[in-house]
Amino acid sequence: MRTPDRRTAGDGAAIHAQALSKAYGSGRGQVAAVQDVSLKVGEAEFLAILGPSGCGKTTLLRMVAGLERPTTGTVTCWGGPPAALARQHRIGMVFQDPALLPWASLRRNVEFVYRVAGRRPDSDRVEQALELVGLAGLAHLRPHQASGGMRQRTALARALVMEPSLLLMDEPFGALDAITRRRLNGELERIWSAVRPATILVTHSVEEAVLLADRVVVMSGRPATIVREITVPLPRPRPAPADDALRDAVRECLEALDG
Ligand SMILES: Nc1ncnc2c1ncn2[C@@H]1O[C@H](COP(=O)(O)OP(=O)(O)OP(=O)(O)O)[C@@H](O)[C@H]1O
Repeated sequence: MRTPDRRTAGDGAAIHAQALSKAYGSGRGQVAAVQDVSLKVGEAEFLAILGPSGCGKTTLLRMVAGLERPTTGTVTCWGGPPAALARQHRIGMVFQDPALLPWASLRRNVEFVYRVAGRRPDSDRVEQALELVGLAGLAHLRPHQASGGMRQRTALARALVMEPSLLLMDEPFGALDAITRRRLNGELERIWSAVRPATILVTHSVEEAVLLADRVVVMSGRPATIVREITVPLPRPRPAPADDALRDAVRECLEALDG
């Protein structure tokens, strides 16, 4: 896969959010979703954002993606606005709902991003992405013939096929059963280590955050502010969940969430 553009904001950060705030609506009906959040994500760094339900995590991710305009503050991606990165198709996104085209095979769903970008599908890269997520040999299936885990693998292949510099994931495994989720966490760790885009994962799962991320940002209740940043100083591939260092990191996240 492609080596990411080495250009940074000048301070080593690929993503740089400065004093981001977002309020929806106005007057007495105004909802403050995010308040004064500053964070950096390095190239090839995996950052997880943890926080209570409704605190503003998705809003923060959408501002980084350029899908939501901050009320105040700025975001830069490799020194430019997120929209510029999006126009170059260098942002891959995965959501809780894989939102696949129901009439198209899993392979065609992955190819579809090329059509959206006005490019001819690169069949080698499509096959590579399908292989990476463990769907080689199954990509002829339609979404209704695939399991929830296979549909989410397809969404991941679709996000990775154009070799993004930035991967944004919002509760990608939130709708899956515990066993499938655990298996896909392990798979994602392997896949991410092979590709290493700058990554932000929004999750409710402390274990998922600690297993996958280099650094975990714990948010407060709404409006979301940063309560604590926890570095996960573990080698990859990550040890089994029973490992003491992993358990310590989980405990630290839980303490931060409990305030
Ligand atoms: N487009 C919108 N218009 C008005 N309010 C919004 C909009 N999007 C989000 N909100 C509000 O902003 C707050 C934060 O929402 P957001 O989806 O960012 O939280 P979250 O932490 O991702 O939630 P969850 O963990 O439940 O997915 C919520 O109170 C939500 O109702």
